[in-house]
Amino acid sequence: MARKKAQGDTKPSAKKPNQNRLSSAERSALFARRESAKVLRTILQGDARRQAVGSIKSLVYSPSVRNKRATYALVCQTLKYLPVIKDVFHTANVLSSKWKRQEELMYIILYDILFGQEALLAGDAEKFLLQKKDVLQAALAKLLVRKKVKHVSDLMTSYKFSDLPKPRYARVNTLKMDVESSLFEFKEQYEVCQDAMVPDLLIFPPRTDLHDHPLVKSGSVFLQGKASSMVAVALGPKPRWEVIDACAAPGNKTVHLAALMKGNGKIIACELNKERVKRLKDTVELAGATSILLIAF
Ligand SMILES: C[S@@+](CC[C@H](N)C(=O)[O-])C[C@H]1O[C@@H](n2cnc3c(N)ncnc32)[C@H](O)[C@@H]1O
Repeated sequence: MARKKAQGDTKPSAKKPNQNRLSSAERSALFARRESAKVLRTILQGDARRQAVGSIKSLVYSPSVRNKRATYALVCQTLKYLPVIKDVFHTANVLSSKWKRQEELMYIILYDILFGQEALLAGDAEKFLLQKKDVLQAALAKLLVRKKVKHVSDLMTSYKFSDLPKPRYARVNTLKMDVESSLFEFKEQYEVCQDAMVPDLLIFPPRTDLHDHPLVKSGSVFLQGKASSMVAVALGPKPRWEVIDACAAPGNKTVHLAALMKGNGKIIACELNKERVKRLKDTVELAGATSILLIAF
């Protein structure tokens, strides 16, 4: 007796025709690239809107991402090479509007083609870019010539600093907490290390958002950049010194001075702008600094 055709029997290969024939390594790499593309889209959209969307780690560690390790590595590497990848696409001009709508996936795949593991490139989007591999490699070669460098590593440094993702910094307020304890707490959740030049400064990966972190809210840690944190360290004040901060609000350097002086001595903090005096007062209070004399003009 003839078997009754089940629905879909007539078109068994209409959906994802090649996936059954993929090895498990190829399938897992294919999924990792698509999951990476989703994470990358969230990050790049956040950057475009100047909105913090969470660290790469927190996005990758959401329950919907299956292959977390591969996805994390792929997103980080693609972001590292992104200025080169974008330039290669621009020069090669191979993307139709269909593929431009999936540009994050294109970035991820091109990273694998040019710098990663080309051996596991199965999938339609991958097939499309592999067909253009010669053009893409020629575009990379042109880029090296144009930038007058021999290697891709030199190419990376030739990009403007503003094109590259920057680390985030946070200064430990040693009036409230020591650096070792804060490192211990942050390490549970973030990749963090201590700055070599400013000892109470911590370095976090680009896009880490600590605004709502309890240590920030409590004033144990201040979100302060490296340049700003170097000022008080360069002065090197000792306990019992008297220091004038002539342009003080919002007060980040003022309270950093207080921490370096271990709360002893006097800091005369001057501020011209009445509205900003309030912010200065708030910063001083949050930091728990008691050695500061505010002078509002
Ligand atoms: C760039 S902000 C200072 C940032 C601050 N040092 C910090 O690290 O948080 C400059 C501040 O100096 C204040 N200011 C400018 N001229 C001033 C003056 N002649 N006397 C006192 N404050 C002044 C401004 O109102 C402004 O709040």
